[in-house]
Amino acid sequence: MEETLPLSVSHVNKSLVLTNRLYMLLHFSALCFLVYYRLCFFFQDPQTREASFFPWLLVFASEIILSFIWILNQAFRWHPISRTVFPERLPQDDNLPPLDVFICTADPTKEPTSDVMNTLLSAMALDYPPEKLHLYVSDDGGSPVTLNAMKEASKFARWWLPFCTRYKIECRCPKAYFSISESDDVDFDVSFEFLADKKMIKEKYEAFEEGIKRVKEDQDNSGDTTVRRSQNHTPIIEVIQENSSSEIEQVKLPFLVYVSREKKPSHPHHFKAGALNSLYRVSAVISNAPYILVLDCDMFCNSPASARQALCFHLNPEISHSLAFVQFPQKYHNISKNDIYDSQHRSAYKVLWQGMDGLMGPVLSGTGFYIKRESLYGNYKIKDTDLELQQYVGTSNEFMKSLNQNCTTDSVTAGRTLPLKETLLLASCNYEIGTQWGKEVGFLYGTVCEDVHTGFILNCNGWNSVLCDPPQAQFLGNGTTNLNDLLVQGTRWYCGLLDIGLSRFCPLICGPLRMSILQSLCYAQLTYFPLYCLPLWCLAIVPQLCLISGIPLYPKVSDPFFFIFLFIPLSVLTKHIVEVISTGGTFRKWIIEQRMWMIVSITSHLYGCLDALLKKFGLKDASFLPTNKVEDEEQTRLYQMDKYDFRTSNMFLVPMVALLSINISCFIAGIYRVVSVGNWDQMSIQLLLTSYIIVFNYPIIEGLLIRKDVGRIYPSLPLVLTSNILATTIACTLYSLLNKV
Ligand SMILES: O=c1ccn([C@@H]2O[C@H](COP(=O)(O)OP(=O)(O)O[C@H]3O[C@H](CO)[C@@H](O)[C@H](O)[C@H]3O)[C@@H](O)[C@H]2O)c(=O)[nH]1
Ligand SMILES: [Mn+2]
Repeated sequence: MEETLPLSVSHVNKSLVLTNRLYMLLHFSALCFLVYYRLCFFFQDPQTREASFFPWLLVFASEIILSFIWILNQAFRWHPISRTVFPERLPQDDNLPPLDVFICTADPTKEPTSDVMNTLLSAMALDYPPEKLHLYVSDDGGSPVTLNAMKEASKFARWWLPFCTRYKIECRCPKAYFSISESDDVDFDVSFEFLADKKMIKEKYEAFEEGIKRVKEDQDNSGDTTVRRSQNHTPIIEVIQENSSSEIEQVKLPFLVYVSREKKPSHPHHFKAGALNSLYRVSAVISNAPYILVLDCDMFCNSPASARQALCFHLNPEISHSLAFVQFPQKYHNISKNDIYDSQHRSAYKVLWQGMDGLMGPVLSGTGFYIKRESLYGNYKIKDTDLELQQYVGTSNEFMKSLNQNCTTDSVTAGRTLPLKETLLLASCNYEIGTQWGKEVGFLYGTVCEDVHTGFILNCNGWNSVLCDPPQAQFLGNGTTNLNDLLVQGTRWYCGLLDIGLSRFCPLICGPLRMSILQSLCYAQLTYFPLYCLPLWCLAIVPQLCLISGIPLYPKVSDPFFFIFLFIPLSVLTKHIVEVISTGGTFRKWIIEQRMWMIVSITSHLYGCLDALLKKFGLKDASFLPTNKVEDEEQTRLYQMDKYDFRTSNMFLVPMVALLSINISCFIAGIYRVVSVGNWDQMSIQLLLTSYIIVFNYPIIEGLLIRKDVGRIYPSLPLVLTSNILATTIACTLYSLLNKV
C-alpha cells in the first residue's frame, strides 16, 4: 500500500484561478476601450487635435507598451499551483541516488571566505547519506585563501556534522546557528551535555573563523595581487582529505573537491556559466551523480531537508522522465521587516514562479535548484560516432565514458584512483574550443543571466521543472540591502534578460513553436520587462509638461471614458495590493514595491537596455561584477531604520532627482494654471498622475532636502548641475515641441 502513495502532489487554488481570470477579462475589456478612445482621437479633424498630436502619440505609445507587458504578465496568473512533498515515502537510504553539490565563488574580497565556508558546511550537513554526497567548490578567484579555508572547514566538519545529527539541529549553517539567540535552545531537549557540547563547538567555530581571517590578512599584507591571479592561472584541482584527528571518533564526511578552472586574459571565461560547466565536467569523471544541487556562495542551506524534498519530484515516476530541475525560491536572511528595497523579489518568488509551475515549471533561478545531470547534455544521444560526440562534448574519453555509463559511476566509492590528469584537462581553457559547451551543452553562454537562458532552452527541448516552496525556507542568501548594490545588480540582470530577448532565442518567436504559448509569454515577460523604462520615463515627463501648457491628454470628468482611464490604474493597483497582502505583505510593502518599481525602471531598466543594445552592436563587452556580500555597519544601521541609503553614483541619482524635480515644478505650476483657468475636469488625471509620482517617491525628496545623515542625497555640484541640466533640457525641448506642433 505504502508504495502506491505518491511522493508529491500538486494543488490548484480554484478560487484564485477564477478571480484572476475574471480580473483579466475586466481589465482587458477596459484596455480595448482605451485603445478605441485613443484611436478615435487620431481620426479626428486635424485642426482639433493639432496642438496635442505629439504628446498624445507619446502617451498612447506608452500605454501600448504597458498594456503589452500587462498581457505578458497575465500568463503567470492563468493557472498557478502549489505542491506538497512526502519525503517519508522515499526509498531506504541505501537506494537513494548519489548527489553532487556545486558551490561557486569568485572573489574573496567581495565574498567573505568564511561565509563561503558556512555555505559549504551547511551543504555538507544535508540530511543525506554522506557517502553519497560530493561537494565541489568552484573558485573563480583562484585564491589560496579559499583552498586553505576548505581544508580547515573539513577539519571543523568533523565536529560540526556529528553535533548537528546528535542534537537534530535544524539550521546547519554554523554562523546562522550561533547567531540565533540562546533562548531558541528551549526547542531542544536542553541537557547539560548539549550546552557543554554547544559551547565547545562554538569555540572551535570561532577559532576556525579566526584562522580564515588571519590567512586572508596575511595574504593581503604580503601584497599578493589576487585580482591579477584570478584572471590568469593554471587549473587547480584538489581533493580535500584531512586526516581525522585522534580526538574524535571516525566521522564519515561527504567528499570535498576544490576546483579553480584555468583562466587566461585572452580567453573569455563566461563568468558563472563557465565556472559551472567546468564543475559539470570535472565532477562527471569523479562522482558523476545523476542529480546536482547548485548554490551561490552566499546561499546556505537553512534546513537539511531540501535534498530529500527535491528527490520527491525526481523520483516520482509520474513526472521524473521529463523533469529537469526542482527550483527552491530564493529567500534571504538579512532582509528587514519592511524590505525597503524590495530585495526579496516577492512578486517573482511568490506569484510568478507559482504561475509558471502550473504551466511547464519555474524559470531556473541561478541557485537553490536540484538539476538532473542528463538534462544539460543536449542531444548527445543522437551522436553516432565518437568523432561526432567529441565535437559535441570535447575530447576527454573519461568524460565521454561518463555519458554512456549508467549514472551510478562513482570513482570515489568504487575506490578507483582519481583521474587527476583528466580533471585538469577538463578544467582547462582550451577544452571547450570547437565543442558545443555553452551553446547546446551545459549552462549556456551569451548572457549574464545564464540561469534564465538555460532554463528557457531546457523548456524548449521538452524538459519541465517544478517549484518546491515548503513553509520552512530551505535556502537563505544575502539580499542586497543598499540602493547602489541593488541598482548595479539590476542593471546587470536587465541587460542579461534583454540580451536573450534580442537574441535569436527571442521567446516570442522561439517559444510558441516549442512550448505552450502561455509558458513562452512568461519568458517574454521576463526578457522584455526592462522595456518598462520607456513608458515610465515618458509618463513621468509628458503629461506633466502638458499640465503646465494646458494640453489635456485624458478625457474630462464628464466624459464616459473618464471612468475607463480611472478604472485601469485602479484595477492594476488593486490587483497588486491584493497580491501583496495575500502573500504575507502589508500596505506599506505595497507602497514600497510601487516606489521601487518606479526607481528601478527609470535607472536600472534604462541602463540595462542601453547595455544590451551596445552589446548587440558590438560596442560593449559583457561584464559580471559579483554583488558585494560584505556587510557595512553604517549601511546596515540605515537599512534597519528603513532609511534609504542614497550613497550611489550620480548615474543613478541624476534621473531620479531630475524626474522628481520636473514633477514637483509641474505640479505647482499646473495647480496655479488650473486654478486660474478653472479647467479642473480636463486636467484631473494629469494632476492625479503627478501627485501619485510625488507621493510615492517622497523618500527621495526627504533624502534631498530634509535628511542630514550620511545616507542622504548629498547635493554635490555635479549632481545638482547634471540633474538641472537634464531636467531643463528635457523640459525645454519637449515644451517647445509641444507648443510648436
Ligand atoms: O565570474 C563569475 C561571476 C560570478 N560567479 C558566482 O556567481 C554567483 C552569483 O553572483 P552574485 O554576485 O551573487 O550575483 P547575483 O546577482 O546575486 O546572482 C543572481 O543573478 C545571477 C545572474 O546574473 C545568477 O547566476 C545567480 O544565481 C543569482 O542569484 C556567486 O556565487 C559568484 O561567486 C562566478 O562563479 N564567476
Ligand atoms: Mn547573490
